[in-house]
Amino acid sequence: MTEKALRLGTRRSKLAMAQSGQVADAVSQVTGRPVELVEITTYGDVSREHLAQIGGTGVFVAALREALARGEVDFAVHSLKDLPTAQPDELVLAAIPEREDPRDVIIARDALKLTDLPRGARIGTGSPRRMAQLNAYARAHGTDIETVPIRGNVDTRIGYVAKGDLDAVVLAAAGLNRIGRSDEVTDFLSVDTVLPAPGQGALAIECAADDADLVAALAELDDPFTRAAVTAERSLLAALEAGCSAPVGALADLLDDGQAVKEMRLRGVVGTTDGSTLVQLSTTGPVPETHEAATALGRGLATEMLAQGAAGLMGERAL
Ligand SMILES: NCc1[nH]cc(CCC(=O)O)c1CC(=O)O
Repeated sequence: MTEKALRLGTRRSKLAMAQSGQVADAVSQVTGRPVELVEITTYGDVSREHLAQIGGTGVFVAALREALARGEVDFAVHSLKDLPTAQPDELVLAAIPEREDPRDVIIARDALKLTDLPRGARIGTGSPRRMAQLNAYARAHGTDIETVPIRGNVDTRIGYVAKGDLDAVVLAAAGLNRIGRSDEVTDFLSVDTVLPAPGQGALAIECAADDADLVAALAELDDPFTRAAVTAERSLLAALEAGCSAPVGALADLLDDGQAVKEMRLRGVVGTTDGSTLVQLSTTGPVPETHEAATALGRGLATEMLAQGAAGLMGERAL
């Protein structure tokens, strides 16, 4: 007799379905139980308002968490970069699997790379973080680009380039990989040019904190390094008192001396969306082995960034 299926709450978007499907297979393997997808429609999926005006991607997360709290589903998969930094007591991020490519990419007309984009090129992105860094890049190279706010799912965004409305769009490599469209990328942006969002490329598997058997089973899918890295990145974001739509980039990686991993480096950036001012700093420390150590790494860098005026660059939070 087969065991009762675990219910995985998921959004209906192609990206959400792709990542939920991949996690469902992995969870099924470690638990030996079938996993059934339960589609949850959120206000964010039906609203045509600009995402920032309805409170950012947090709206998607809230609906999944309500379904978890009501016991309608057993677990949910989130894109970590869309997850608010505050963690509800009754829920736990039981697994953070190994992160994939954290970089941002562009998909541009005529296979153009960032360096090829002509003066006045129109680049679609609704992300203040991407705007700030692309505009800073353009200023540093004496060129000039126009960032155009867009929203919609990944297919819609790519469509703006295909239709000729925009010269390029900026997207996350990880999302394109998951929906099988990474072959359309025309340039992978160096993290020295555009630092990704805290947690970008990583997923979080969340369930009720008191569901001990499930918490233990899901832990097998956890990657401790990814967890340490994204914990440091999200701690930086939280300490800057910034949300997921703030112009904040962060990326932690491991430094080795060719023989062994020596340290963790955490890079952070905050800027004005016009790119006129960026505060960019990095710090290194021993590879964090506890949640507290990872959090301290992020908090420490935030303190340095705030000392250099980071708070004043984040501007109006509402848009
Ligand atoms: N903002 C939406 C979003 N949330 C997560 C991803 C996919 C990448 C990831 O999981 O980090 C995307 C698409 C994108 O930014 O291109």
